[in-house]
Amino acid sequence: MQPSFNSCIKVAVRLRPKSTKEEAEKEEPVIVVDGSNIQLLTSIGETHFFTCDQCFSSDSISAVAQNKHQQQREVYEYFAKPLLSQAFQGFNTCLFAYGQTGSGKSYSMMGKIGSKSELADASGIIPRFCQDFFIHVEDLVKNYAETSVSLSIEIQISYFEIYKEQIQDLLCSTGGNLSVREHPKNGPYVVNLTKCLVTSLEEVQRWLAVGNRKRVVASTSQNKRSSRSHVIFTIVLSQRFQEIIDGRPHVVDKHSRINFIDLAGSERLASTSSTGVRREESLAINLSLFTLGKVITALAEKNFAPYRESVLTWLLKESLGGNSKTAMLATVSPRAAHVESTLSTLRYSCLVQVGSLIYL
Ligand SMILES: Nc1ncnc2c1ncn2[C@@H]1O[C@H](COP(=O)(O)OP(=O)(O)OP(=O)(O)O)[C@@H](O)[C@H]1O
Repeated sequence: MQPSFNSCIKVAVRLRPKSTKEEAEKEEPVIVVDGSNIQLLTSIGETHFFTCDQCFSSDSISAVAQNKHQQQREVYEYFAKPLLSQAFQGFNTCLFAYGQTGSGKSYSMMGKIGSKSELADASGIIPRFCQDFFIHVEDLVKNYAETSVSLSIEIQISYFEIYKEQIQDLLCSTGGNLSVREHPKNGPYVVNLTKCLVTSLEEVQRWLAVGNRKRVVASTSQNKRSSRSHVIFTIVLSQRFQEIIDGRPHVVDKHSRINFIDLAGSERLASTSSTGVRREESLAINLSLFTLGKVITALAEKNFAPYRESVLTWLLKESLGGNSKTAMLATVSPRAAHVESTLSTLRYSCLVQVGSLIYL
């Protein structure tokens, strides 16, 4: 069966640079990036070829330092910035980071948040997106102030993680094990999830810092849980355009959800051989990552999408289907020891892109 190309999903691959320690090891390269093509050499001498929409790589950490993390800006500009105008047009969007633990998902998504309203060079996609988001809001308000249309904008954010199919609120100190329900009109939602109304970048930065601190605490107390949970930061944008035409009010509403998802470490996808809590975690991750692939594939082929098979896809139902825009950043490590995980990340991401994951 010929897989159809899903033009709604954009896939980019980011090869993390070697750390200083890895550089000193002087390993033969196992992954070669050339434009949007990738060659991967496995330990048994097989070469695998992949093509995606765009690749980002820099040879070494010193090259990155010289560029003052310029690549963070490039990744954002190419990969996330186009979603900004789509969100203001009323599209729902999802941006995923997928890859094994330590391959650079959090560095790409969050990086380091700048002080006050300044962006640090190493800021990732989320803080850069939020900064441009508020610049866009300001411009829009200014532009409409000179017209007969009155514009009101409401922005809400939420931040939570899904760990073993259970939801933890990252913006509230209690907030454990929240449940999911489905509203007949608005779709699935998390019951009692904190939703913060925000009006400025500074407020978003403060809330992000609250959520990131809670992630670190949970991660330290539960042996690096970060790599075993999916983390979702959502912006809900509501725009109302009102105009009096022939003495009658005309109202146009645009609602959009922008989701940034830092997925659990993909190396868990195969490791169901562990026992106890680790086994439960691996099963939950397998279920959600595999269902995510199935849903994206089903949407590409206009088939029934099994959203409810995992909490992650159920909650993203309204954001993945319909006219939504999806982007996936596959992060990979340059190490020979990680080549099998890299192969599985590239297979997953590139096959999700062509909508053929189901035929694996
Ligand atoms: N593109 C990059 N440039 C410079 N440093 C990077 C890059 N990608 C990752 N790193 C560094 O590599 C380390 C691991 O990255 P990161 O924590 O983002 O991985 P991760 O995939 O999110 O891992 P986990 O799943 O455990 O959370 C960090 O020290 C990070 O600063």
